[in-house]
Amino acid sequence: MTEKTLIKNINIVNGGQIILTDLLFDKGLIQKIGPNNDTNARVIDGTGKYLFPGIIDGQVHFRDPGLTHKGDLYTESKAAVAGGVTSFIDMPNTFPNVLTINILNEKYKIAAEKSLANFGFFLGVNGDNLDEVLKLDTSKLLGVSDDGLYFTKKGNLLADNPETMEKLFAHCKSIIAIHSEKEQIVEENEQLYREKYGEDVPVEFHPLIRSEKACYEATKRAIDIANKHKARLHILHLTTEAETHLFRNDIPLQQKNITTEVSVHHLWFSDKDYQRLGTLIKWNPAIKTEKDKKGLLKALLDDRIDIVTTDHAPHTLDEKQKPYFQAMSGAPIVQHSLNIMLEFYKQGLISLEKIAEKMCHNPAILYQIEKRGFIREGYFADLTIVDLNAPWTVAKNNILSKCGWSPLEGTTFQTKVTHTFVNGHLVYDNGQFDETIKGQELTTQNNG
Ligand SMILES: O=C1C[C@@H](C(=O)O)NC(=O)N1
Repeated sequence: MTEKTLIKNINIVNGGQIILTDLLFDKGLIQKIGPNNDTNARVIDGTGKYLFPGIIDGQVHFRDPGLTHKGDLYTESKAAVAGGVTSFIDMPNTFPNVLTINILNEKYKIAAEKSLANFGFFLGVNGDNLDEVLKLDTSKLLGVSDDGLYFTKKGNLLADNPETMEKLFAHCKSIIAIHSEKEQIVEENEQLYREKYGEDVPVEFHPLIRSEKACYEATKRAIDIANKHKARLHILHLTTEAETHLFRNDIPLQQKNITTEVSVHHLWFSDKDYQRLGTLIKWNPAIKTEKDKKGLLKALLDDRIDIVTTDHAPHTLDEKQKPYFQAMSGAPIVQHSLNIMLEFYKQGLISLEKIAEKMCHNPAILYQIEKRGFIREGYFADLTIVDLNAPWTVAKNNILSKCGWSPLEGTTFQTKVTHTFVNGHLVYDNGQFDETIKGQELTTQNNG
């Protein structure tokens, strides 16, 4: 049961402003924003705290089904909710890869049983299933993506195959979310470093192997093809300053055909951190230079970058602590994405309003998610309360991702998520969970 709830005296961060007032919700929906003294409601005192729309994370890898030794839809959604995330969109590189509608529907079923947050899934697309995908009514899909499929399907990737891209971009009616690195350039670079160092290439060379050129050329080509066909292209996890100049900020998000995102780790880490953290921060695309990190933040602030995601990608420590070529790429981070962005706020680098725009409003607009992403009467009560003055340190005993480690261990954040409501249900309350009610499938203007 969701309880009628009144949050009193809270700073509501929404729609480009911060307003100190009350908020009442009931039966999962926001009823009233404004001064309120409803005596039948459970009251939560928001004094001194900030209320955000629940975070919508547009890119996660929750590993379910098939890779559940790393994470599953229960454990990773729990970590997400503890971090203030109320909705997520999961990538297709689970096993079996999500290359058919049946497998996609199966994933929705598993999530309905296990996920504490609201969920949506990409249909995977590569050279193998392209014709099948194009037989579907793609306008009804939340999106199609090639992300992560390179782990299993080398040779049939979109990024290596302009003809496949041409055909997809010409006919697909949904968002096409692309992992943008030219594998051919990456493989040539790998060869060069292998000749010099053998199998144990120092991880410091990762950004030179998965290079700026590999990213830039792939992104430029994808944008050119998308423009030619007026396709709806979204470039996932941008990592270079060079690529940011390929995106526009002279039109509103609603009118853009080409959008992009940055993942929190590419804003937080730089190549300076490889020495300290080694393969723990091996991601694809790679963490790049300080200049890139600064350029990404700048592009986020001036709206060339539309949303912030995590690319949450848990692997076990065993899978990570290996020589360069064998160490898995990716790391868990969904629990800490809001903390990271709020740390930038604390450093004076971004406003709270901009954080809400990039983590809540814009993901809802970009994926056309209905009645979420904003604090509005009639919208779902997906809500996150944060205390901006409550320092805590990431440590093994407070990491919720199933893999049990984080590249952020030892990091002290100044801010803490205290409450997370999903569809009006208080799932996370100061370290305690209520797991009795599950999240819902995200509806969009297309499938709703
Ligand atoms: O795009 C991706 C996929 C992810 C994974 O592990 O699934 N790991 C990454 O580093 N990048």
